[in-house]
Amino acid sequence: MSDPTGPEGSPARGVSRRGALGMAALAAAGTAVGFGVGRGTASGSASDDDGAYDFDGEHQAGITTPVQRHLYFASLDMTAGATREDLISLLQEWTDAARQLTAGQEVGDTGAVDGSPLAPPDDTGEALGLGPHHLTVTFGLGPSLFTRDGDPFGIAARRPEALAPLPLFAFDLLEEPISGGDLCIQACADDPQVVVHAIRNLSRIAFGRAQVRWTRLGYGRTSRTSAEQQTPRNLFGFKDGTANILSDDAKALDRWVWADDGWMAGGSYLVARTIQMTIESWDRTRLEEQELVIGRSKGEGAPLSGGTEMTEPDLEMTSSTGGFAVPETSHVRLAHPDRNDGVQLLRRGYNYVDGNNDLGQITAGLFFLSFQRDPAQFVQVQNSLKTDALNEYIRHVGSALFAVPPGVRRGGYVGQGLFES
Ligand SMILES: C=CC1=C(C)c2cc3[nH]c(cc4nc(cc5[nH]c(cc1n2)c(C)c5CCC(=O)O)C(CCC(=O)O)=C4C)c(C)c3C=C
Ligand SMILES: [Fe+2]
Repeated sequence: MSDPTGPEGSPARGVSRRGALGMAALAAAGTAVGFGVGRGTASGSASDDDGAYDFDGEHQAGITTPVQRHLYFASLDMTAGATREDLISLLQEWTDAARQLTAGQEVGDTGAVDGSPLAPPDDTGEALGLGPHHLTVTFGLGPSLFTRDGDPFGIAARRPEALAPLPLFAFDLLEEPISGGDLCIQACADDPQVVVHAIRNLSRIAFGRAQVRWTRLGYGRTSRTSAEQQTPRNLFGFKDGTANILSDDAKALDRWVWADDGWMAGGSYLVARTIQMTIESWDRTRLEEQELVIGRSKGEGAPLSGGTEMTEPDLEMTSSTGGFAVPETSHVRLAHPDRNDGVQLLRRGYNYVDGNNDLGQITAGLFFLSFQRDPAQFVQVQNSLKTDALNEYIRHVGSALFAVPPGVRRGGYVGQGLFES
């Protein structure tokens, strides 16, 4: 199963090759072992952080999976001259490696230290001793993969209609080097070293066939996909993810998240937007103004129409000072399904910090990620945000769209349906 909250039960546990040997030895010695020890965990004891999700399943993991604490995201381009065979073999090798990584195993046949001393190790080694930490690895295919001159991958005719470049939106200040890409890998886990290790090893496998175009390191989640998860806060200090689609809402997932057409059936479309936040001007803004911009209270996260965090905003309620209690230009009002023909998104973004500029201002923001059955859903909401008061404090600098194929059956590889008629 790919999704721990899906119908197929609870999370699997990671077992490394060495862990498996260790378990066999313990079992032979009559010791009960109820969990995997992951990447040779030194103590052999398992904490909650050792939990693992299977890579194989109906849907790829990392969409409805409870949002982990850390993210490392990579966008890659196929190298000039790469062929259909290169693309297929890359997806096959990525699948094998992702199965190992998510199980807490070392990558390759000989891992980090068991290979020939005369050759570079299969695995880079920095995650030795760490458990899987709920790692998920989610792969996507960008529109440019299908529109390459000469169709070197033989897939132009298989491009889903929905996989067209996003339009340019009002206030977009997109930077080419941190936008687009032929392929993407989203690695999420509860340990930062585990996500970096995953992307590093998968990029290494791609060598000669694809190279990294841009990456984004997210250090803290800004959404929740499970009712059990506390709502986190974004860098403006507000609770983010309150009104998200949750993993137990099968009806909403079928209506708004899972694609149902052709080889993409059971997959989804991923929008990735790097949104810089002008932290310094926000921090000089009065609390009252901050709340009017968002449309919710900063402490509780309740809509300005009243109630508690989980109370639905009353968009008709007027305030004593005139106008709506949840203001006309507030973010929550404009993004609300009632203002968008009922459209919903599954948001799965992360906070990021990336150095500072010459004025000493922090380069930080929201790496906005949303999954939807059709990118038109994102387009609809983003167009509504044209009059968002939040626009004064944010700048969209990166943008990408990817088709995220359905989950992988045992023995198969990610994206396999694309190459079969
Ligand atoms: C196009 C989609 C969206 C972008 C881009 C976006 C950017 C963005 N959002 C926040 C902060 C908050 N967003 C909140 C709610 C919310 N945002 C979107 C969509 C986009 N946000 C939706 C669909 C919703 C839910 C609306 C609803 O149904 O009520 C909230 C409130 C808490 C919550 O429900 O999550 C906050 C806070 C920032 C800072 C930002 C860009 C940097
Ligand atoms: Fe938002």
